Amino acid sequence: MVSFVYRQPRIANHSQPFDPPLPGRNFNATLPTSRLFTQGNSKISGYGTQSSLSICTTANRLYSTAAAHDVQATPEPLKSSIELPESNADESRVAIGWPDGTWSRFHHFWLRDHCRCPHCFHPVTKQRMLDTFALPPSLYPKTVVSKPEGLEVTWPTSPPHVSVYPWQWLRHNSYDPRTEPMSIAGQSPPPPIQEKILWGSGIVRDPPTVAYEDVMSDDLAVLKWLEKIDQFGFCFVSGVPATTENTEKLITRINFIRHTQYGGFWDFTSDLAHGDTAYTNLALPAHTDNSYFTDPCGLQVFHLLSHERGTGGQTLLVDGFYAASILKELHPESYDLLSKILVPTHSAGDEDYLYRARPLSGNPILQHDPLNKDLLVQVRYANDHRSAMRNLHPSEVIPWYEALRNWNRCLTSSDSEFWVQLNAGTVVVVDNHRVLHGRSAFSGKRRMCGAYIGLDDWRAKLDALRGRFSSAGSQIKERSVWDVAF
Ligand SMILES: C[N+](C)(C)CCCC[C@H](N)C(=O)O
Ligand SMILES: O=C(O)CCC(=O)C(=O)O
Repeated sequence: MVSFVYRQPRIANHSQPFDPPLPGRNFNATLPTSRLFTQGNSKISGYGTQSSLSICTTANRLYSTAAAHDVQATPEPLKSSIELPESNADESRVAIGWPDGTWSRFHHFWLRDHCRCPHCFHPVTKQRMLDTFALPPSLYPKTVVSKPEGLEVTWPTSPPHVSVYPWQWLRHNSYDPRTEPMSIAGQSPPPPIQEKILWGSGIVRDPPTVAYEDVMSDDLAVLKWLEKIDQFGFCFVSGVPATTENTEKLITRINFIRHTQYGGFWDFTSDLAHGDTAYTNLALPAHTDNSYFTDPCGLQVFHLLSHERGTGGQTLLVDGFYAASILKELHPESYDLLSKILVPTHSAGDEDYLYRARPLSGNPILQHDPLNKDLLVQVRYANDHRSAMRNLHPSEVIPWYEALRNWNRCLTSSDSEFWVQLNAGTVVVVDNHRVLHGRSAFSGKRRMCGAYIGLDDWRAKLDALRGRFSSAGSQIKERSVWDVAF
């Protein structure tokens, strides 16, 4: 646990160059961690996720570009009480003194490489045009000036090359040290972090739901739909006409459908049309799909069109992040084992294919962010697609199976399981990297349709819509080259 050392904001005085802060300065931040709060008989915990919006179009609109002047020149009178960050340079880095008293340091080469003027960064394709490798490794700035619109750096080329880095972009991309969002020089930070809401069986009282007619006609409604999926890991869509055509049209409001060996849009029943138990009337325990693909699908969509002359076939949803948080609390050693032991997987029911996830050595059931190793980012689990566990160390066999039993207990507890009877007209969209699904056995003729959407394909849509709509819902016309999302 660390906490910010906060100093009273100072009016920046540009007349005196500032020495970058001494190394080892006491930087600390109280970072949000997971929170457990209860709602009725189920515990819900939330934890922060990162979301970001384009912000520098705001900066460009708010400020005209001040006349360039040398860092030693008499400072211009501040345009208002909004103070500017301090800036200074030494032989290898530029130091930025933020209004909250903290400092960031950026290497000269890093700054030059990240120039996004129209010559260095294509204004339409958002691709780097600059030849990074033509830059002299030891380049350094001629002048460094704090301007209302951002940090202005003039490079000693002929003619001089001028780069202007918006303050919010620098703050967001500060790597020495990494920083927390804050308002700077009139520029607002990216929107507050949207918490993921972990849920148990209590979600039955108020499951996330959107209306078909809204999402079919309004992109802002699609944004709200995808935000709910991002927040809860699933979302119902009510009022969907019970046809394959309307279901497919609904799905493509998010993005194109991902084709697999099962086809694109699927309309399936218990006829073993494919060599998989989904095409039977057997019960399916909680699992995520495509565990045998190197890249499991991002979303899975189900619409139960009909079920005649039979019973059963209820749908099971389990929040894998919630179940993992319980496992971590009750059996931390099991959580650690499932986070590191590699599980090889296969789909071998169709003679024409043999699918095995890469690397062939396997993937962990609980996958974490490589930078923030406490952040669970994916649950990849289908016990019936698990191949021979050929990579276990002999000493791991017993503890690993114990860990798997503990995991199964968390998944199958009455506190975790959300059973729902789907009906024609209600679609469910599931984040296949977080929420597990299953079904009870059934009899009779049952017809289910739906599709997969790729992880990058639904996330790309969500990020695009987040960038297009401000938090107040108004439309932002164009994506800035300074969007903090990339
Ligand atoms: C019918 N539908 C195409 C949705 C699924 C096909 C089989 C899913 C497989 N058991 C898995 O775990 O991925
Ligand atoms: O038939 C169902 O309700 C779900 C089948 C299933 O789990 C799947 O297709 O992945």
